[in-house]
Amino acid sequence: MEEADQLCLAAKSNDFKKVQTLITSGTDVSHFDGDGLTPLMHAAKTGNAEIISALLEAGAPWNALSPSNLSAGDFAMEAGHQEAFDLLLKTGIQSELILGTIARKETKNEYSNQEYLQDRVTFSEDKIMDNESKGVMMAWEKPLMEAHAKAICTNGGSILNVGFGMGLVDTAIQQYNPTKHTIIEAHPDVYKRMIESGWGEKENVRIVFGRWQDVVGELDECGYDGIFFDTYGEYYEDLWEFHQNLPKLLKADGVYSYFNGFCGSNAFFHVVYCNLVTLEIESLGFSTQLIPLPVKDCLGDEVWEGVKQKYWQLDTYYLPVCQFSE
Ligand SMILES: C[S@@+](CC[C@H](N)C(=O)[O-])C[C@H]1O[C@@H](n2cnc3c(N)ncnc32)[C@H](O)[C@@H]1O
Repeated sequence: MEEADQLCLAAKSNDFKKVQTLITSGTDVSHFDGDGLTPLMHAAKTGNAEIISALLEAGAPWNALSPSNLSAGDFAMEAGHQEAFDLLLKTGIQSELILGTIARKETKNEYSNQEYLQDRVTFSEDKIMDNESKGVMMAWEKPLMEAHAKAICTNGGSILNVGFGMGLVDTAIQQYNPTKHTIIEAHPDVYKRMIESGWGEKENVRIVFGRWQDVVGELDECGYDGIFFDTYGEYYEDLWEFHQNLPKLLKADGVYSYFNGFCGSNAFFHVVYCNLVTLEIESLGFSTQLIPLPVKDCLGDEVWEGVKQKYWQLDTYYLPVCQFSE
């Protein structure tokens, strides 16, 4: 048997000494065995924290995926191995924090969703799709958007929403009669549709057409009582950049929330990102509460008919409620 397969077997059978010997002799720690599993996945299944630490220290990839798209963290989570899970989570967060810092240092010539904003989108009753048939916004999210609106409208007052999409969150925000309701939207087709459907004529609504990055300076200097952020085709880095504006955009007792859709097809990666955003937002002076909402019932297979990517496959959605820390 090849050494790398022996390493998988040693991890599977809790043989720490053998794992150590094989690591010391330079065995490939990122090897996939005949079942498509890495030594780290085997260790996560058995929950052996000592072996997991040794493998991680030797450079085993925490984010490798099995043939059924599960990572070591998913295996630890499924089996309820808390210590193993915590170790993998810590590694995932650290590694993504480092990657994020590197990405922020790189100079970008263009922005993340330039192509999306220049291409046409198509509208139907239950979704908006981009020109690659990916769902920009889908009606199954309506209960989530209503819950976000409820959270950010807790104090009434002046509300800001970034990204109109199907107008689900904005329709829900209107139910709370905000004194002012500002909406930023960057896609020309979506903007046109907003105007055609009368959003520009609502007394308390101000529409700001453009990318939030370009128009953030035109916003209300007094700040907002509630803010929601949900764009499309942008990355974690863009959300991070938006968050840098929060301290000046949100009133002292205001409530901020964002669409928490990072890594919506993998439960463990999603937990990593929930923690990452919470940590980074904490460094800006905010505390975050994640409210679990079951979504399994809104998501039958028929929802995804004709849509290229199932961007959400998890049973629970964690709605973030962020406020300035006391
Ligand atoms: C997922 S949809 C928002 C859905 C919305 N929350 C709802 O309830 O229907 C994302 C929207 O953000 C817009 N968008 C994408 N990038 C943007 C940016 N940089 N600034 C402003 N809007 C942007 C997209 O055109 C799209 O309409």
